[in-house]
Amino acid sequence: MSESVKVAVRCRPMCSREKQQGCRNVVTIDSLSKCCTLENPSANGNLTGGKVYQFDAAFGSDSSTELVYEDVGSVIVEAVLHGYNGTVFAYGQTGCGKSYTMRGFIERTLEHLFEATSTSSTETRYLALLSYLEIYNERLRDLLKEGTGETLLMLKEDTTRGTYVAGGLREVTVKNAAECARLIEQGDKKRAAAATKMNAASSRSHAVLTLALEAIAINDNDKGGSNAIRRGRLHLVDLAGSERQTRTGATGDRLKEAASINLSLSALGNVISALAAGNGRHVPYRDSKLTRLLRDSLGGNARTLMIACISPSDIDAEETLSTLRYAARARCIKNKPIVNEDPKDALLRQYQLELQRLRKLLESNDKINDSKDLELEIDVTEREYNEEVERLRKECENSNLSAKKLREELDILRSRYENDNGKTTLHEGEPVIDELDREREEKRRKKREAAKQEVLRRLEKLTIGGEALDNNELRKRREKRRKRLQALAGVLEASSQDGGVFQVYGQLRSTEDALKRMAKRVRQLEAEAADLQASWDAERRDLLRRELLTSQLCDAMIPHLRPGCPLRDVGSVRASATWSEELNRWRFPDASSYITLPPTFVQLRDGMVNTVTIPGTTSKADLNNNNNSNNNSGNNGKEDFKTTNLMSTNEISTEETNDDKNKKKDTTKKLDIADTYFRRNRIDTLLARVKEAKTFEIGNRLSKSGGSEDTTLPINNNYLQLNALNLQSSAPVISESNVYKPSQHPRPVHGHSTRHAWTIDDNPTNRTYGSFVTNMKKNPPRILEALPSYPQGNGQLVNNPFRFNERIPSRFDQNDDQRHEQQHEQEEEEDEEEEEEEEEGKRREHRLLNLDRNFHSSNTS
Ligand SMILES: Nc1ncnc2c1ncn2[C@@H]1O[C@H](COP(=O)(O)OP(=O)(O)OP(=O)(O)O)[C@@H](O)[C@H]1O
Repeated sequence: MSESVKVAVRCRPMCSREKQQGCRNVVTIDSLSKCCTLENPSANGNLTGGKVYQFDAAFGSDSSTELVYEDVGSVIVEAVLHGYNGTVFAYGQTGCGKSYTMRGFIERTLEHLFEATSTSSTETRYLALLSYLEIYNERLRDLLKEGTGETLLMLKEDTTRGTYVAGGLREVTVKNAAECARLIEQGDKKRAAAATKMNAASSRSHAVLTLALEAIAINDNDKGGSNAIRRGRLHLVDLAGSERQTRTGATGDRLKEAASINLSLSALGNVISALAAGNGRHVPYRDSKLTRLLRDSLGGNARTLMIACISPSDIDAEETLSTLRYAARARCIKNKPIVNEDPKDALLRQYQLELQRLRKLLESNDKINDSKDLELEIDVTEREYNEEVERLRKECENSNLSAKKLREELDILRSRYENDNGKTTLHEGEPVIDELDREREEKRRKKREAAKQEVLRRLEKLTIGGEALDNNELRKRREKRRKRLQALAGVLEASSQDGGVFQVYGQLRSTEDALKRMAKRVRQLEAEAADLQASWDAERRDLLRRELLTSQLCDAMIPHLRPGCPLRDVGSVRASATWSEELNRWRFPDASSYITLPPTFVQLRDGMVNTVTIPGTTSKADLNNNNNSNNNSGNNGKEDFKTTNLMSTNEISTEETNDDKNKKKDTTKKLDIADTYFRRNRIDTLLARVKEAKTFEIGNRLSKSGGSEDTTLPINNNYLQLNALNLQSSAPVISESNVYKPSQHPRPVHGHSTRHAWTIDDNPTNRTYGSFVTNMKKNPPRILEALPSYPQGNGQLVNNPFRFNERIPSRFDQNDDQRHEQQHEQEEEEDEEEEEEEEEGKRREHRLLNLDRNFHSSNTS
């Protein structure tokens, strides 16, 4: 039947160092409910919530080792007395009381064991063998070995013996607790220990003390040696503690030891996790010597007790949590302990067989040859045999005879005796001896029998059992313990026999377990939900702050915008902004100016003509502004108007037009404001369309395409680079100092350019069109040349009568209905353009020509 690994938690008291540091207690032990609660010390030092773990037993700082042993340890030792394998191991971080606990356990275990054997019937003989080894830096070392040399110990596995140590581990036959204590003390002196910042006597190795106990009933001779032999084996393991270099301050050898310790402990943790998970998962026993040695104890043939040692202080909370987690997992490990009956390699089995054999020989030794030679031979054999036995006895009495050696000695003795005895045995059909001879033979036989009995007595002296039968006090104590354990076993047996009750109990347990698991899961999910909520809140706060920053930036920037700029009204821009899934960005309402077509004929008022002269350029009036296309240039009508005013104020020379001759003469050097203005808007319109995800194609063809931000297109073997950023700016302001010469073609630019402007001539003197919007120098778009309305030839602009101070109606000057209507028209127009791009280009050129012609004809008339 399988049973779980039993787990007890023990919390040590605060040490003086922790008290000095002002550490707080974060561990609460409830022995009744067997629960251990670890509080969670929050950053500000307050105790918040806590994790609760339930075990098979829980001991607080005021619990003595005696109590711990009686509650959970004695059951394991009692099981060993009955032939089970048992393991007790202490687990936990460095300095949390593992060695302290195990030392107390070893002491009480030895007392318990020898109390049991000494008060048992004399007819049951026990053979106790003690071995003590350590695993230091992944090497096995015999702590009971005499001398300085080191033997190479290896771990081997056997189907019948399980995992065992090969290579000559010393096993000492022990008879009492004092003898064991002496040997253990001897071994402890050899064990690696050193001071660290966290423990003045820190174990630097894992120590495994093994006590093998064989038991045999010797009263039943009739059965001819078939008495059952039971062999129990108890491992008492004091593990080295897990440690952090930063806290222990380990360097050099200590650091190397710590690495090895942590490695093997993590292997142990992995084994525990794999066993706890079950589902036939691979268990990595072979990852370390420790896990190989404990293979039977974890998931195998053993009754196992794990004592999770923890520290109460808040500075160790993290390690304590880890220990508790592993301990909780270990509870899920299932072992399959069985009584080890008649093990083939039991030493007592050999003794027993030997005794039976000798008895048989004595009994069958009735017919003996009476010849003198035979007598002599028998005497010699007997003497030799006695000498051997005497030597053997001495060695055994010294208690230092290893089991292996003893076995070998016995084999030799037995075979030699058999040979000698065979020679002296009389066979049937031999001459019958007379009466005298028979008497003599009887005497010899008695003598031999006495000698054999002596051998048996001496052999029996190696074993123990019944020595303290007359010690009433010891017997009472033993009886008390036995009864308590019997009662406990009885209760368990009764509950298991009562199938119905057991079944109901089992169902209740499984339901309770399921509920506990669900409650735990709920707590986990709640914690996760709280975490998520907190992170969302933080994110939301961050977003709100960013929004606030944006608003603040807007507020700060608005005063710097020109009066009339539609972007000043952030509220309405926000309200009318729409989200574009395609572009993955917000679309703002059209912020460009909306200017109606100028009259084909402008009546001059008071004969005033406002003109601007642009040296080196000529232009025809461009009245092609009736196409209210979507223009995201960022300039609006008002702004353009203002710009125009500005230009006229600063750069445009106004003249009285009284003198018609002068007027005519100057017409070639003057730029009509409306012409310039409209031309620019015309250009802006075209460029804005390009920006609306359209690219120019060769031959001034507009086509819809994804395009790249910078598009270079060849026009008349030159290249025009369009940049989305540039397209947002308005047409350049023309000044006298910065003159654009269409004949000067800019240097071709291939591929992407880092320039944020129109491609310009490298010659600084030719860098024209300094924009008032940006400091970036911008050359005029080459597309101007492609337009029929753009001045060709010597660049002289034609006078365009236009009232300078006449306000140009802007899109924003219109009422909402008008605006909406125009917007609607604009959209429709755009749709049409998409369908007939080529057609539209031609149509527009044609219209431009017409308008131009009309304008000129009206102007000249
Ligand atoms: N239950 C306890 N009651 C009183 N003192 C204790 C208790 N447990 C441990 N101590 C003390 O704490 C100190 C450290 O204990 P111990 O050496 O057993 O730790 P450890 O876990 O074996 O450490 P390491 O892994 O480094 O060997 C010792 O001085 C020990 O006396």
